[in-house]
Amino acid sequence: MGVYKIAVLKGDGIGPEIVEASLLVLKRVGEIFGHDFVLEEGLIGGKAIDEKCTPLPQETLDLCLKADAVLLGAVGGPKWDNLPTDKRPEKGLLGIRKALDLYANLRPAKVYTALIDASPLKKEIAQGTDFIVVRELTGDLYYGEPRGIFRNGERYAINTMHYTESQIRRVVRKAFEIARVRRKKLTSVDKSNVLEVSALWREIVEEEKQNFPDVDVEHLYVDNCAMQIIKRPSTFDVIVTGNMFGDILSDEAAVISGSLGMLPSASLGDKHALYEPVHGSAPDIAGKGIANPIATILSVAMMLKYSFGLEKESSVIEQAVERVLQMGYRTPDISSEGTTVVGTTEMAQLISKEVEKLCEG
Ligand SMILES: NC(=O)C1=CN([C@@H]2O[C@H](COP(=O)(O)OP(=O)(O)OC[C@H]3O[C@@H](n4cnc5c(N)ncnc54)[C@H](O)[C@@H]3O)[C@@H](O)[C@H]2O)C=CC1
Ligand SMILES: CC(C)CC(=O)C(=O)O
Ligand SMILES: [Mg+2]
Repeated sequence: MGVYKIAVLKGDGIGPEIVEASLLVLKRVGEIFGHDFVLEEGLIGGKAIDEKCTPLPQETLDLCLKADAVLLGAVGGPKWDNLPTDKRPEKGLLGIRKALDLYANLRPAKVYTALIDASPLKKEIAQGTDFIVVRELTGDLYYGEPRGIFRNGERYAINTMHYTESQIRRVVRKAFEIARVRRKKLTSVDKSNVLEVSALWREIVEEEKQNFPDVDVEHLYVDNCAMQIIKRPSTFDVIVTGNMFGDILSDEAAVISGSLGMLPSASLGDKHALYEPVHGSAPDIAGKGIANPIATILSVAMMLKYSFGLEKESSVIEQAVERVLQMGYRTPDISSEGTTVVGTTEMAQLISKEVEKLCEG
């Protein structure tokens, strides 16, 4: 039994729908196991721009700094697409990642047996896929200076790929530690045939390898890795890479599992942690009650495990998700012939019910 303070940032688009669905499951877990999950909401993204004229209000930041963990939906949408980059909803998310120093973004990609037909890959290629992308989250092109659009006769634009040695080393170490307790295989992804930042990245991976002699290391260029993930997904264990390559590769990995709506994530720092689905605010389906809440529900499971050390509670949620899929329930993004299509809330209710049954039995 414990008391845990969670900052809840629902955000934009499908954000509120999927977060509310995930909270149904969290509350049920709290009731069953006798935990007190104290939820406090904050504004972020487009909604915060509309109400507070900034994508990351100071009160939201304060709330997150005080919380034991943060649960986030997604930010962004067409309403704010014409704002300059530094005023957009996405800036709120980048701001909070930086302010909480969340340097390791864990994005597990797994193919559930029940969902094998939802994968666009052939069954024999997709089956057995179970890897985790460890994406650096506080540096790279997303934060590097100088940046901007300028004019000198014609318009030109600059973004800067920037990493310090310590930024690379801490995330690489984290990836080695994760690999060590999994299948002991680490793939480091870079573009060191072209970029100095990547050359430094590779050098540091080679140095850190000496401290983890039990882990096998492979280096792949990002273009090749994008191909290998589709060709031989089940051979990967832990993939470590920078902010932008990780962003792109994890969306690619999601599709192997059947849908972007399936992939959870944990963003970990030394003092704080934030949990959010890998996907965005999906404006094309927002407000329809059909978004897949599983990525967010599994993000809650990651929160219970990584932030609160509640391994049993976390595993019960994962098992409940698996069972509901085995029973044939699907949101539209993962549906196929012979399955029962349900909405966002119904999917969360079904998962809550399975949590209950697993705890009775
Ligand atoms: N972490 C975040 O808050 C992120 C925010 N974004 C923002 O989200 C907005 C939309 O971006 P997109 O490029 O369209 O990416 P997106 O991830 O929102 O959607 C891509 C596609 O996947 C589908 N999809 C995503 N999540 C789903 C779910 N849970 N269930 C069923 N289908 C789902 C969408 O309907 C869409 O067809 C943009 O403003 C973007 O900047 C994008 C990525 C991450
Ligand atoms: C700032 C976000 C929109 C970047 C993103 O796509 C992600 O973190 O997955
Ligand atoms: Mg992304």
